Amino acid sequence: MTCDTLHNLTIVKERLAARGLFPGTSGNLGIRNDDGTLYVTTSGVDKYITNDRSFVHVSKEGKPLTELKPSLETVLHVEIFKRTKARTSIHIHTVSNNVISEIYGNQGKIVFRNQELIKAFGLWHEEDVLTIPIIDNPSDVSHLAELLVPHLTADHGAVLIRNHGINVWGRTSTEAMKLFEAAEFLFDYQLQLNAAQYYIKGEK
Ligand SMILES: CSCCC(=O)C(=O)COP(=O)(O)O
Ligand SMILES: [Zn+2]
Repeated sequence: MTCDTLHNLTIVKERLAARGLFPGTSGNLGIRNDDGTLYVTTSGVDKYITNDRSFVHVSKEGKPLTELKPSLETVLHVEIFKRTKARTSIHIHTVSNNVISEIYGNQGKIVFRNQELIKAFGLWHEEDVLTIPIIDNPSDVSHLAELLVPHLTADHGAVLIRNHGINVWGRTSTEAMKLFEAAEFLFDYQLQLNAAQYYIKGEK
């Protein structure tokens, strides 16, 4: 039901908005309907308010079905929904995800192990490792989508775009939110750990 999907996407948007996660109109969201069409957030609008111009109904290829302008990054949501069974896709810019993407960008990934919250990604064993890929941020969004596609290998996941933001996707809105929150926790943890280790080293 498309009104259920719109309702779910509105809840996700309002939860993110309540935490101030759409700075400078950044960020966008997508959800897939049963018929393959999507709702995505409108491009360039204030995402802290919700009204009848907040979401755009687009075709499965990302073409607008109304007069509203869909997110400039709609193609990323389109590729995620085309290649996985995900139903919800979240793209958010935070300072932490940007700093992590710059520090680890040359390695092309950030790896977490021995951290409880990797369980949010379904990694329950002591030896499990969470790898979040980091891709470049070309200004041409079609090129950006080409860089994202090789990482769309599971129905839930996360990818960092260097000095830009994170894309997470999940089979449900709840799952996508869980992955987003867990990833941001891990980024904050890593940054604080790096700072503490640097400080301790300097003391010696
Ligand atoms: C002002 S943020 C630059 C564009 C961007 O990265 C973004 O996430 C928001 O773009 P949209 O077209 O979805 O508003
Ligand atoms: Zn963005």
